[in-house]
Amino acid sequence: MHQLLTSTEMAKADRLAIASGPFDGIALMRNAGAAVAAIVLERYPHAAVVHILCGPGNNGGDGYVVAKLLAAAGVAVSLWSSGAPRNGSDAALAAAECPLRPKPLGGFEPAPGSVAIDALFGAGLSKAVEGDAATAIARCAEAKTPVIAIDLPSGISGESGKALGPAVRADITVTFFRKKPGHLLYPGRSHCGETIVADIGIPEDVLAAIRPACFENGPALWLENFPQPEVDSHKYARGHVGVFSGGQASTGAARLSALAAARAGAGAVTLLSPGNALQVNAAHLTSIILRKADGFEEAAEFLAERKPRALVLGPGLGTGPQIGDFILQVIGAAGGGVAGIVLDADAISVMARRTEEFFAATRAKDAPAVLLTPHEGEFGRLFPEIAADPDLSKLARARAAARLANAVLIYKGPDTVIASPDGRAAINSNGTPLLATAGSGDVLGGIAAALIAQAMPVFEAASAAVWLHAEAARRFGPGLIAEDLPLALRPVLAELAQVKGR
Ligand SMILES: NC(=O)C1=CN([C@@H]2O[C@H](COP(=O)(O)OP(=O)(O)OC[C@H]3O[C@@H](n4cnc5c(N)ncnc54)[C@H](OP(=O)(O)O)[C@@H]3O)[C@@H](O)[C@H]2O)[C@@H](O)CC1
Ligand SMILES: Nc1ncnc2c1ncn2[C@@H]1O[C@H](COP(=O)(O)OP(=O)(O)O)[C@@H](O)[C@H]1O
Ligand SMILES: [K+]
Repeated sequence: MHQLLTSTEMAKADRLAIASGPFDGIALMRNAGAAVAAIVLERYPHAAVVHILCGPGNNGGDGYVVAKLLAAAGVAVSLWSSGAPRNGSDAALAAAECPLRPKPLGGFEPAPGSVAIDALFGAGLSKAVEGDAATAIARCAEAKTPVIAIDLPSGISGESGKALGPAVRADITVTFFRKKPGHLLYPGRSHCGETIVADIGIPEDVLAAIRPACFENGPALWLENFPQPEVDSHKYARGHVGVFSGGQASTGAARLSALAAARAGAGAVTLLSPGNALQVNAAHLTSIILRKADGFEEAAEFLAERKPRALVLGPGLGTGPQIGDFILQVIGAAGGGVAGIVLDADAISVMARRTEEFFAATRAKDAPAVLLTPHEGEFGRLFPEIAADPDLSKLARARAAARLANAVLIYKGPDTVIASPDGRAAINSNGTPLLATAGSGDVLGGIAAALIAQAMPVFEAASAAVWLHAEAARRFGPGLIAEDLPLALRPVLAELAQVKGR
C-alpha cells in the first residue's frame, strides 16, 4: 500500500482494471461511492442532514452514488450540483441512476448538525476553484461543518499538495486504491484530515505495469535491506563510520552524529577532530573512537588505514574557505572504499558557494555515493534555481535536485522528501514537530551514515533513517532534545528486528 500514484498513473490503474474486468468504469464508480457511503454511515450515524456537493466531473459522479446509497439507507440527503456531468461520462450514468434531483450549488447553506460530502473536484482539478464552488467551500468552513472529501479535498492538487486557490478542509478524505502525493505533501496533508484508502476492486497486479516511482516512507519500502548483525559479525564488519568534528567551539554537533551512528548499529564510529578540539571531544566521549585529523592529509591517512564505509561531514564543521577545499578533497579521495558520504549543514552551505566544482565531484565516475540532507534554507542555497521555480512541488524540487547533484537527497521539513538520482522518491509521513529542536538534524545524518555503513543502499538508508528518527521522537514524546534521540532509537530498532526476524 506504500506506492503513491500520480493522476496519470491512477488513470492508468483505472484503465487496466477496466480492461482486465470484472468492473467497468461505472462499476468502479459505484464501488467508490459505496466505500464513501459506508464511512459516512459509520462515522456520522447521527447526522441531521448529509449535504452532497457534486462537481461536473467523475468526482461529482462518486457523489451521486453516495447520494443514492445514503438515501436508500434512510439518511436525510440534500444534493447540490455545480453543473450537469458531461453526456456519456460515468458521472452522467451515476447521476441518471440517482433518484434525487440536485439543487443549484449557489443555494447551498449547511444546516447545524449536518455533514458535507465534498464531491466537487478530485483528480481532474485544473485551475483555482471559483464561483459557487468557492462559496460552498467557504460556507462549510464558516459553519464548521464536518466534511468528508472524496478522493481529494477540492482545491488541492493531488500531484503537488498545493492549494490552487480556495480549498476544502476535510475531517476525513477517502481516496481510492492508493494515496496520491498531495495527500502527504503540505499544505494538502493538513487539508485531508484522516486519509482513508478504500479498495474499489482495482487489482494489485496493475502496479507491475505502472511501476510507480514514488512511495510513502515506511518499513515496507526498505525493511528487506535493513541490517541485521550476522552471528559471526565483528565491530568493523558491522560498519565503520567516520564523523568529522568542527573546531573547539563547535564540537557538539559532530558528537551527536557520532553517537546516533553508534546507536543505529555502526560497529565502530571514529570522531575525527582538529588537534585544538581533541581535549574537549575526549572529555565527552567514551565508546566513540577519537582520532586527530588536522587537514586533508590526516583525513586521507584515516581513510586508507581504517577503511570506513561511511562518512559524515558538515555538522559544526565551519564555513571557512579551507573547509570547501577539504570537502572536495575528501569526496575525491573516498571513491572505492567509502560507500557513502553524508553532507549536512555547513558542508552544504560551503558547497553552495562552489556548485560547479561540487557537482563535478559528485558526478565523477569513481565518486562515492553522496547523501545531501538540506533543510529548506540549505536547499535554497545549494539549488537556488530549483527552489525559486513556483511551478515545482516539494517532490519535484527534490527529484530535480537529486538529478542535478547526482546525489540522494533528504529534503527535510514536516513533509521530508527523500529523492534518488534514479527518479525514485519517498515522502515521509510520521514526522513530528518535536523534531524541531537544535541538533536533531545532526542525529539524522549519523543514523543515515550508520545504515549506509551497514551496506544499505543509500536511498533505502536515507529513507529508513528519516523514518526511524521521526518514530523515535514520537515515541519519546514532549521534552525531547537532540541528546535524547540516539537512545530513543532503541525500542524502534528492537521492534524492527523482531518484525524482520519473523
Ligand atoms: N471510472 C472512473 O473514471 C473513476 C473515477 N473516480 C473519480 O473520478 C475523479 C476524477 O474525475 P475527473 O477526471 O472527471 O475529474 P474531476 O476531479 O471530477 O474534475 C474534472 C471536471 O472539473 C472541471 N474542473 C477542474 N477544476 C475546476 C475548477 N477549479 N473550476 C471549475 N471546473 C473545474 C474540469 O473541467 P476542465 O478542466 O476540463 O475544463 C472537468 O469538467 C476521481 O477524483 C475520483 O473521485 C472514481 O469514481 C473511480 C472510478
Ligand atoms: N515541524 C516539523 N515537523 C516534523 N519534522 C520537523 C519539523 N521541523 C523540523 N523537523 C525535522 O527536524 C530535523 C531538523 O534538522 P535541522 O533543521 O538540520 O536541525 P539542526 O540543524 O538543528 O540539527 C529534520 O529532520 C526535520 O525534518
Ligand atoms: K473532492
